[in-house]
Amino acid sequence: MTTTEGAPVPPTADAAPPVIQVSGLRMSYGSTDVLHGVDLDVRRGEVFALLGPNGAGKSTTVEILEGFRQRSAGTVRVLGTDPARGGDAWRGRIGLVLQSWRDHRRWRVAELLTHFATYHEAPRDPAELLALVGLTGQSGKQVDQLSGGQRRRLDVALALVGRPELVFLDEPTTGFDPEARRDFHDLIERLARDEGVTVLLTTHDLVEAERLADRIAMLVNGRIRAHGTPAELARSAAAHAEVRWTAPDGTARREHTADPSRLVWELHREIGGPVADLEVRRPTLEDTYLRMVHQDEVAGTAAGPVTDAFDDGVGSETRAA
Ligand SMILES: Nc1ncnc2c1ncn2[C@@H]1O[C@H](COP(=O)(O)OP(=O)(O)OP(=O)(O)O)[C@@H](O)[C@H]1O
Repeated sequence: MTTTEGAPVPPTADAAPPVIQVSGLRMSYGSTDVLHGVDLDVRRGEVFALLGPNGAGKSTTVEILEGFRQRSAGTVRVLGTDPARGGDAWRGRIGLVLQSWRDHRRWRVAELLTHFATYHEAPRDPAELLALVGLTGQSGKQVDQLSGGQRRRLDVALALVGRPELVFLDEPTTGFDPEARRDFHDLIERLARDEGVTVLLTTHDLVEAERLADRIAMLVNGRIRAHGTPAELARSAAAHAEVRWTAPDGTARREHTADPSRLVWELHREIGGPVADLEVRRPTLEDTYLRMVHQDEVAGTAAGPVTDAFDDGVGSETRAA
């Protein structure tokens, strides 16, 4: 279920081709490599979260998928087309957040949405859409008078106005208050469940990814370090327990193991009695994610080798804590 560098995400069970297929995607800005061979498949009707810390390469990946950025290497298909060659018909099937609406600062919200609706053959009704994203109360407001969170809601409305099959949302809930965030999560769920819209979103927020996504890919330093359903990732993270104890010489000890009961039994036998300060802890997905991110920061592995996120630190050696 987890991947190591370059290992492809397993093919989808569906007969239909994935909506997004990415293989061996590499990207360099000048001499700096920021994507090191990313593989992804996103299925129709799926909410897929690309999760990673600042600078991981999420926006770069999305911009390449949207056709706004030229990749350095690799194969990319979005709705069966190479985004680098996507024409207007292809673009019309995709919902994305265009920054250009910010040039229309003096327009009123409903006016702007109605204007963008005219670019599409069968747009959503602007009033319904404003209700959907919770902006009905702001429909008469000038765009430059919206709060940050309200602007993000308008971003989402603009991305949806053309009834896209596939929506790209880059950090959509940045600046949202908790209620707006919950409304947004409900909206994404409805879109995917009721309308079969495929959603690819990026986030740094593990809780958001777990809550929303059918599948998550963790991108760290330009590499997919793990992927799977939230349940699969959580199970995999918890598969290796951390056992802590104090050795008879007073040293604090720590060991990671897939079989903590065996380790405790062995320790008990070795010591010939109760194990002092014994603690057995299963890591959560968040522990694993944070450790993975921290490790990359410490190692500065932008171009170096990586170990699999869920195997790292799991071994039989005993180390001083
Ligand atoms: N136009 C650019 N020119 C040079 N380097 C860039 C450019 N855009 C992004 N980068 C670099 O590429 C790396 C990945 O950036 P990217 O914006 O894709 O990350 P991200 O995961 O979206 O981060 P964040 O969560 O902070 O938005 C970063 O090191 C960034 O500094």
